[in-house]
Amino acid sequence: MNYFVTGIDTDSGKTLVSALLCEALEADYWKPVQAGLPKDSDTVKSLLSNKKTVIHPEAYLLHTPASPHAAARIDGVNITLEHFTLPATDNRLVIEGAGGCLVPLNDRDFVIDLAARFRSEIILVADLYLGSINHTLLTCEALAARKLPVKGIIFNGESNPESERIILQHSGLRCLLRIAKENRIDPTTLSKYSDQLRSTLL
Ligand SMILES: Nc1ncnc2c1ncn2[C@@H]1O[C@H](COP(=O)(O)OP(=O)(O)OP(=O)(O)O)[C@@H](O)[C@H]1O
Ligand SMILES: C[C@H](N)[C@H](N)CCCCCC(=O)O
Ligand SMILES: [Mg+2]
Repeated sequence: MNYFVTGIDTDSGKTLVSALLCEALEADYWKPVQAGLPKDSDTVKSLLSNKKTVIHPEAYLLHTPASPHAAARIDGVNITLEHFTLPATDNRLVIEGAGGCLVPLNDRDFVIDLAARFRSEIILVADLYLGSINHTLLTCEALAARKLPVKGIIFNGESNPESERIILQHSGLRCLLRIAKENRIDPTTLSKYSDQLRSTLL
C-alpha cells in the first residue's frame, strides 16, 4: 500500500509530512506534479537522514507556481491521467499531491484522482488556521464521496484543541500525529516526530 499525502489547502505542510513519513518508514518519495520552484523533491531530500529513501522524478515539472492546470497551460503542456505511472520500486511509496484535493490537473481531472489511480491510502494534513474546520470537513466529504480510504489526519502548526476535537468528531477519522509550529524545519525537527509517527503507523 502506498500513501497519498493531501492537504486542506496549499502550504498546509504536505511536504513536511511527506518527509516525515519517508523518514519514519524509510519509504520512497514521489511528487507527480510540481508547479514552480523550489521542487518539493529537493526539500524532502534536504530533510532526510536515512539512506534507503529513493526520490523519484516528477511526471510533470511545470514552471509556474500556480494550479497545475494553469501552470501546464502556460507551459503548453496537456496533463493526462494516463501519463502517470507509479515509479517502479519494491519499497513503500509516499506520493505528495499539489495544493488541496480538488486542485485541477486539466479541465476534467483533479489531483485527488491520482490517489484513486494509484490505489493509495490517504493521509490528510490540516493546519488549524481560522477557517480550517470548514476546509477540513469539506475535504473529508470530498474523499468520502470518492470512497477513498483515509488512514487519518495529521494536525500541523499552531495547536487548536477545540478545532481538532470537532474535526475528529465529525469526520470520524483518527489523529495520527500533531506537529507543533517549529522555529526551524530541518533533519533534527524531523527526527523529533518520526519515531512517534512510525509507532502510530506500524
Ligand atoms: N509545523 C511547522 N512549523 C513551522 N513551519 C512549517 C510547519 N509546517 C510547515 N511549515 C512551513 O510552511 C511552508 C509550507 O509547508 P509545506 O511546503 O510543507 O506545504 P505544502 O502543503 O507541501 O505546499 P504545496 O501545496 O506547495 O506542496 C514551508 O515553508 C514549511 O517549512
Ligand atoms: C504552487 C503551489 N505551491 C502548489 N504547488 C499549487 C497550489 C494550487 C492551488 C490552486 C487553488 O486551490 O486555487
Ligand atoms: Mg509541498
